[in-house]
Amino acid sequence: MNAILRIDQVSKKFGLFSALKGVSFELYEGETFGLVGESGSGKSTLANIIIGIHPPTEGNIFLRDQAFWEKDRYCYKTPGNIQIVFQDPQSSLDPRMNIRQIVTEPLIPLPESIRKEKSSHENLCALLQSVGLQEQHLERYPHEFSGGQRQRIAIARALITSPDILLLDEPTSALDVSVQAQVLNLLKDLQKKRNLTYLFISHNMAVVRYMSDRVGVLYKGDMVEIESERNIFTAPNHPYTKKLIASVPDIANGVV
Ligand SMILES: Nc1ncnc2c1ncn2[C@@H]1O[C@H](COP(=O)(O)OP(=O)(O)OP(=O)(O)O)[C@@H](O)[C@H]1O
Repeated sequence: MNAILRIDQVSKKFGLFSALKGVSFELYEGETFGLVGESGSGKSTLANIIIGIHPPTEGNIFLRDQAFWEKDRYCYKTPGNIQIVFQDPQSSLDPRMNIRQIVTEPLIPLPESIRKEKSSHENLCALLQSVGLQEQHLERYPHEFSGGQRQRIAIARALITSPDILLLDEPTSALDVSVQAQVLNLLKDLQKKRNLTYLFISHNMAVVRYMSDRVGVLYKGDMVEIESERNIFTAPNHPYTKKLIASVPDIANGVV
């Protein structure tokens, strides 16, 4: 399998506190890599480093074998290639912008010819349709939508640049259980159709099991185990992984 993203010995310090300690892993093209770990283990910090919100303190990042972060700078050779969907669509969508403005915002750093093509009415309608929304939604505002619809808007915004990689940071945690399943299935469907690679962050082990091909376990800033979904849930190695699995009764009993 081809590695599309390679994280190599990435560390992050906030002052004296080490949030990530030499984390290494690869994302393979078309897979879903589930990232789990207790609150404060460094999951969001890792996503924020990959998306460029926080530069790492040490380490390298390679995107398709080209340096993406090296030594002390991000090298965006293909802007928009990695996008992120955050947990809470309520706070991640600007209430003053309509859906057309929200969805086209990631195009701003791209060359004008691409911007023009991607923001055409036809393209926007097709994009909205692909996430289960409609043309007439383009001129509406976030408050006119349900939580699940807002997350669909956030997904459309992430897809507008035709990324290869989506970072999904607890994308369904703020949604009702019935809506969660719909959004997870939409993500699976979009992945197949667009050959997307996902880094899927969640506290919910059942959801991670449903979505992931491989799972990485972060514990206090260390990646303590990386295994196939099957091995993580049926034969965990690291004591912390065992504890995580055991804390979810249905998984421990083999029900989910
Ligand atoms: N900007 C920052 N300044 C200082 N400390 C930070 C900052 N961002 C994160 N941290 C600290 O880094 C550690 C890892 O935080 P992070 O948000 O990555 O954890 P997480 O695993 O995503 O947790 P959660 O599941 O609760 O979102 C935490 O102790 C957090 O307090």
